[in-house]
Amino acid sequence: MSTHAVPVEKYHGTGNDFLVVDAAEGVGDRAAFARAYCDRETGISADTVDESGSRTDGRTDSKDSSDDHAGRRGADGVLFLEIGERYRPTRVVMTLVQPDGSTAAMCGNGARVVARWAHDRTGEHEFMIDTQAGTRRATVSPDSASATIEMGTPRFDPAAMPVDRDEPLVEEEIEGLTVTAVDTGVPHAVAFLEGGRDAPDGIDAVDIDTVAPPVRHADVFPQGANVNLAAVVDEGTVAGDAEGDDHPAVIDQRTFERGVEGETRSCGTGAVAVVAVARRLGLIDGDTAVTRPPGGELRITVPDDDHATLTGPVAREFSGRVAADPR
Ligand SMILES: N[C@@H](CCC[C@H](N)C(=O)O)C(=O)O
Repeated sequence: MSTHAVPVEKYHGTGNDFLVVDAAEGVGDRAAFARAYCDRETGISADTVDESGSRTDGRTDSKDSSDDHAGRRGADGVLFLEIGERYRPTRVVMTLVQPDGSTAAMCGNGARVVARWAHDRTGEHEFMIDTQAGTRRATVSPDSASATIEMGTPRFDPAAMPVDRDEPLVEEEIEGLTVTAVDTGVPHAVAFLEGGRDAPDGIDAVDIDTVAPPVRHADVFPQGANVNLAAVVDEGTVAGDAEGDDHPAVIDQRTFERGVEGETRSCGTGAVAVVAVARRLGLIDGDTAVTRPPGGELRITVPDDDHATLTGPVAREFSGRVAADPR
């Protein structure tokens, strides 16, 4: 059993929170590490880490007291990162291990956190992030408070997700929800409902912990699916519309995540999935939308002939040291 301590940092993107560990630190059993430290009851918090884990870049933590998300115990996953500073732009190999010990091929908010972490280390603003779903370009804003990630092209092809069908699964009743399936690096099922967050019977009135698990585990999704509930609040207007008040669509979003096995405050691949499905179903105008998960706002573009993008806030919470082997 390994008894050494490893430096760990905590970040979040719109409340989707992650522990960040340098892959070189040699955590042997990554699944056990994630299960232990991500636990919302007994996992890591700023009060439980050994604060002697000072930063490697000599900067100090900037705790933002206006940050509603900082201070939660546990996390939505552990990002094990390997930084390659000899490349231009700097490359980071990202592996996300989730609270149930599984590994996810892609994570939109996680990749935005990776960009901010790499910025905090290097001072640079452009990065290439190597994920199991492909290499993605990322940009950190000049004030470092926001990050944008290229998200590839959403795929409805049943082999991509995968879906146990010969044709794309579009607006089909699966376990009580009318869903459309799309791959945005990881598999998503999207159900559009009537009424946003402010509507009395809107998406916040749904018991997601009851309705989502049967869809998440449905036989039609051999690798499972993340389950998104969404509602168009404003379909947006694009250049040339008679009203002359161009603005992006606004969509309220909730996501039940595979691997977390619960609702998260935000999901980046889910946000791209929601906008891609909204476009496919003709629910919004234009290729840009703001989604509003419980943790804040994300801006998504899903052009017809280019990769999707995901932009939103990122923040650093704390750092410390924890045992490499939590048992
Ligand atoms: N929260 C992530 C998605 C992480 C992966 C997902 N739980 C899965 O297993 O497919 C995001 O921001 O995209």
